[in-house]
Amino acid sequence: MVEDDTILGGAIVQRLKLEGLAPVWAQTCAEAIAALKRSQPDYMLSDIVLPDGSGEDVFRKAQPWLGDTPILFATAFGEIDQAVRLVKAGAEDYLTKPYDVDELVGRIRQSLSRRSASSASAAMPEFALSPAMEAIAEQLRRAAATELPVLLTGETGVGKEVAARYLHASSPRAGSPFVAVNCGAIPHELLESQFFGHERGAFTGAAQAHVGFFEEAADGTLFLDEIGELDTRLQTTLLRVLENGSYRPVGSRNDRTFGGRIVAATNADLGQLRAEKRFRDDLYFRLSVIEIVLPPLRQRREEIEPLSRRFLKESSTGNRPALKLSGDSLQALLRHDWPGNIRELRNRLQRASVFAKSDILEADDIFPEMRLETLEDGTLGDARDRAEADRIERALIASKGRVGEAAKQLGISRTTLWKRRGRSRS
Ligand SMILES: Nc1ncnc2c1ncn2[C@@H]1O[C@H](COP(=O)(O)OP(=O)(O)OP(=O)(O)O)[C@@H](O)[C@H]1O
Repeated sequence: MVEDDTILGGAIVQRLKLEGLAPVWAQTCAEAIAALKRSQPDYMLSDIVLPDGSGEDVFRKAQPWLGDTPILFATAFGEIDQAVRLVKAGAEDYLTKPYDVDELVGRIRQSLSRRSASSASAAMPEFALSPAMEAIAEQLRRAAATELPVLLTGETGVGKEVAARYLHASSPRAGSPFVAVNCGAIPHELLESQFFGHERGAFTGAAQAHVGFFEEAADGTLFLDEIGELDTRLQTTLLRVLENGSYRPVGSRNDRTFGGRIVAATNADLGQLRAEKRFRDDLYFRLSVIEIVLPPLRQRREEIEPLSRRFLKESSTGNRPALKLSGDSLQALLRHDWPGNIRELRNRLQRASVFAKSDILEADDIFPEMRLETLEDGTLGDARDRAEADRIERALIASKGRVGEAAKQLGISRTTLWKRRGRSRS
C-alpha cells in the first residue's frame, strides 16, 4: 500500500491486518519501488498524489518489478483523469476517495482468489542460452567440483540464485539440501538464531528449539544472497564459521560442525562497502576465492527471444497455447535496457499474459507505460469528457446495459447520462 497520509494509511493497514492480510506500507514513490524490488506483492494499492511523484510515476517505475500483480489506484476527484489514463494503460481499476474500506477489502479478496487459482509452479530452468552464459556455466561446473566458497556478483535479477542452484546441482552435494537466505531480509534481533539456531529456553519466547540455516543446509549448499547487507556483527561470526567450520547455536554449550558449502551473492559494490568499513576485508577474501560475474541482460540480448518464449509458455494456463510476440513487441523487447534484468523480463511477460486481450502480444502489452505517452493530452475539458465517458461506460458494463441503473449508480438522471455519453462520442 502506497499512502502518504499517515492517519488514513494507519487505519487501512490496521484493517487489512485484522483481515489476516500482511500489508507493507510505503509512504513515498521511492519507498514503494524499494519494497517492490525486495518482494513482489499479491496486490498493490497506490495513492495518486505522493510527496515525490504521481500515480503515473509509480506505475512507470513499478513496471519492471510488478509482474502480474494487479495495481489499484486511489484518487481524489480532481485526479480522476489521471486514474482513467492509468486504467487504460493497464492498472486494474481506481477507487475514488473517500472510499469504503469494505469495498477495498472485497476487491483485494476477489483479486487474490482469482490469482491463487491460476498461479503456476516454477521448475529449474535450462541455464545457458548464449555463448556468454555458456562460458559462465562452464566456470560454475568447474567451481562445483571444488570445495571453495564462490562469490556471485551482478545486477539485481541477472540470475545469481539460478546460478547458485546450477552450481549446487552440478556438484557432488546435489543430493543434499540447497538453502537460500536473503541476508538483508532478516530482522536484526533474530539474526543469530536464524543462522545458527537456538536451544529451547535460550531466551524469552524460545519455547521450542529452532534449527538454523547452517544446520538446515547440513552438507549441502548454503546460499547467502545480498551478502553486502549482512550485519557487521554477523560478518565476524560468519568469518569464524568459514575459518573453523564450526558454530554454536544460541543458548547451547556445544559447537556444531558445518560440513556444507557456502555460495554468496551480491548486487552491491563490495569494494565500496569495504572502503566504507561496512564489509570486512577478511570476510571478502574468504568468500571470493572464486568470483563469478554475471553480465546484465542488455549485454546478452540474444537470450531475450528464447527466454521470452520460455516465459510465455510458462505463463500459459490450461489448454490455451502460449501467447505469441508481434514483430513490434519483439523489437521493443530487444531495444529495452532491462534494469531489472531477467526478473523484469519474466515479470513483464507474466503480467502481459494475464492481461492480454488477444493471442498476440503487442509492444504496449509488455510496456504498458508506453500507453501513458500515447494517450492524447488535449485540454482539461477533453480530459474531463474522457474521464466521464469512461466512468459511464464502466457503469453501463456493471449494470449490464441497464441505463436507469447505471444513471442511479452515477447519481445523475437518465437524460444527463445520454447527453454526456453523446458528447464524449462526438
Ligand atoms: N537462466 C535463466 N533462465 C530462466 N530464468 C531465469 C534465468 N536466470 C534467472 N531467471 C529468472 O529471473 C528471476 C531472477 O533470478 P534470480 O533470483 O536468480 O536473480 P538474482 O540475480 O539472484 O536477483 P537478486 O539480485 O535480486 O537476488 C527469477 O525469476 C529466475 O527464475
